[in-house]
Amino acid sequence: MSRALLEVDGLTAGYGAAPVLHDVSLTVEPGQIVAVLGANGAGKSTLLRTLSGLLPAQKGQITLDGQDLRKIKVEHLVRHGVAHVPEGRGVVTELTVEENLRLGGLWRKPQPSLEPIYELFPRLAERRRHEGHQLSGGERQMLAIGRALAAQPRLLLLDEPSLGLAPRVTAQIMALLRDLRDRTGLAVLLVEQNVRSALSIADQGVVLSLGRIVTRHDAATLVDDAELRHAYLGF
Ligand SMILES: Nc1ncnc2c1ncn2[C@@H]1O[C@H](COP(=O)(O)OP(=O)(O)OP(=O)(O)O)[C@@H](O)[C@H]1O
Repeated sequence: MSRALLEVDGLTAGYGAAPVLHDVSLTVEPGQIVAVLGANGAGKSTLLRTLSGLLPAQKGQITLDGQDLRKIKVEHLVRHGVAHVPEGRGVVTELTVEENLRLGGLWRKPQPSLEPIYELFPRLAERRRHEGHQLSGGERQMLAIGRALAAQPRLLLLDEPSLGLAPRVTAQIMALLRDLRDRTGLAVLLVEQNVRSALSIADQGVVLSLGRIVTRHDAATLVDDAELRHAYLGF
């Protein structure tokens, strides 16, 4: 087994005195997609927010390639290879597609070419001069992912990419993530309500319940084992 890219050990975090996440431990290896599953309010988005430095960890360790992420300022995390696409996407609607994409690679000198992103998302290439508010839901999701990829991350933290999207668009985004993992070794921590879709591309699945990891398995095992599915995924 290769060395983990992301190691989370004993993580406790939340919004006030009472934690939402309790003693969460998980690993993501280079080129691995790990799906974080669980009911509404289980703490999935809170986990991503804590890993991306938006929320402080109360306890525990977070390391990326052995480096302590808790010591790195949130605005510098992207330089260390972590990109977060939050739920709701965070596209700047007054800026064009191209300007949004440039924001992703802003800190890199020289500025990276956007052509690889346009090759991945031909739809964004066609709409490069359109402003964010003129895009469909699926195009905005592609733009949010494209902007994160423009930062050339090693780890993508992706929150609910299927939210509000037609099944066909969701399937396209999932296929794209799988392809990126296979071609570039990108690691992805994927929060997704659409369990079937997430497990169709994930290597591993972890299930959160009330802020604790209650089970973790290979994605194929979670899909194939009816008892596990009934117990933890409700289908
Ligand atoms: N900004 C906030 N301030 C205080 N509590 C919050 C905040 N955001 C979330 N919470 C609480 O933290 C808990 C976990 O929420 P979180 O959004 O992480 O769950 P989730 O698993 O991502 O759910 P969903 O699938 O509904 O997005 C919930 O009880 C929620 O009410």
